[in-house]
Amino acid sequence: MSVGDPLVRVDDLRKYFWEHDSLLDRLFGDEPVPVRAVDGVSFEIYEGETLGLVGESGCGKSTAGETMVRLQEPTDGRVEFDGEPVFALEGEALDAFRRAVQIVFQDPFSSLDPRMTVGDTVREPLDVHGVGTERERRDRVRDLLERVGLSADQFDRYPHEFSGGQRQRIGIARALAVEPEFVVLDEPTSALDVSVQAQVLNLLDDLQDEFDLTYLLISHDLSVIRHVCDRVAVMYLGEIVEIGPVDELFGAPKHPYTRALLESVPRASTDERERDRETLAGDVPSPRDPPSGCRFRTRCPMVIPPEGLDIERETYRELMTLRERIERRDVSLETVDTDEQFDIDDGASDEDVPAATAALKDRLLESELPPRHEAVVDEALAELTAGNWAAAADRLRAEYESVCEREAPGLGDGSHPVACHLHGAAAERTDGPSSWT
Ligand SMILES: Nc1ncnc2c1ncn2[C@@H]1O[C@H](COP(=O)(O)OP(=O)(O)OP(=O)(O)O)[C@@H](O)[C@H]1O
Repeated sequence: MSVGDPLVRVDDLRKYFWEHDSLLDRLFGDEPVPVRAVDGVSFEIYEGETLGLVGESGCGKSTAGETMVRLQEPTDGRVEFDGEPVFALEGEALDAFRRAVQIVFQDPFSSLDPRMTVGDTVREPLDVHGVGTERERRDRVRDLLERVGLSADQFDRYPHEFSGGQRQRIGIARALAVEPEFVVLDEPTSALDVSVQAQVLNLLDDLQDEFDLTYLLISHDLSVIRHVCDRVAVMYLGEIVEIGPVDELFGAPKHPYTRALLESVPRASTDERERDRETLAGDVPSPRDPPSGCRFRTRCPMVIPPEGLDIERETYRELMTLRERIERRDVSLETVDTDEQFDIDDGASDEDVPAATAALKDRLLESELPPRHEAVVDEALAELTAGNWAAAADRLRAEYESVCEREAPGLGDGSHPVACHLHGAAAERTDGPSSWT
């Protein structure tokens, strides 16, 4: 639900890290390869709304949030706050931005200084920005402590005297001290007991109404997002793959990644629990070397076969995974021949190739292949048993290359855009999302 004009506009934002180059890279003088933590994200946040940013650990949510509010230097892109370009702000305009925009961090245990009283902690931003007289600041802090559900009498206590939930309330009071318009909430309840999480979320909801706040809520927890957000942006490997109103996104997710995330949430009802789940195969690839085309295609159960290829979706997924493993050289040839019938370590001899190929196929593929595909796979695996990794991958690529690896799908426009070829031009010649069950 958009409830006004965009307060925040993020346009093609990028943040790369070069810090963790390996010692080997440096020894061999290799070009440093950056971690592409945020790799071209665009979205808007409207006045008064809560936008959720969700995705697995490491997909770039925190980096996106911190870069937007200038806690990290951007690599590229543009952010506007209230129509002003954030990365160009200086002097008084930058001070005003630093008041208008606040961040609440996940861990209420490490984000508070243990040597400062609660009152001083909440008052510090008022001191930094020179807000009001000494007396006014003290009164404001006492008032804030009450508003977040603590007591003004707790002004002189220290953080260790409070529970996790209370500490997060202190963190929230501190963020609100300078009357911000926009607050980034970075996993605000992840470190808290489940019983306390709802209280803190309700508090944030009440404060949003009371102080006319706009929120970006970063969370890996879909139930938190569903409870609190108006719209949701789903991130995968540094990119946004889908954005939409919360009810639409949960009710009719478009991206296979969003669907998989939703499938992984434990369900209360037995009927739903018994439903077939699409499980997410494989690990998240490295953000230093993300897959070409659609970044989710290495794990996507819906990866699109070439036109006219008569093959089951699951079988196609298996063949793509096989090729990816061959490309990564992630197949252990030595363990194929457990009965030591042939020597494959340095490439099988001509007479051993058929037996070694059969043994490999047995181990690497579960599906029965139609004859035409069996022939292709046999050729590829024969190359592999002979130690010709590149030729094996090339044979499979020639037959099975997907549009998902050739072309990066754009996010598109509208109220519920999605970056997936199943919803783009390629959808016209596939069975498309309408066939999903
Ligand atoms: N200072 C840094 N130097 C190098 N790499 C970094 C740095 N900060 C983050 N990264 C990397 O950037 C990627 C995105 O990290 P980020 O913390 O933004 O993800 P996230 O989605 O917020 O995950 P989490 O919920 O686990 O914090 C990760 O691969 C992470 O290892």
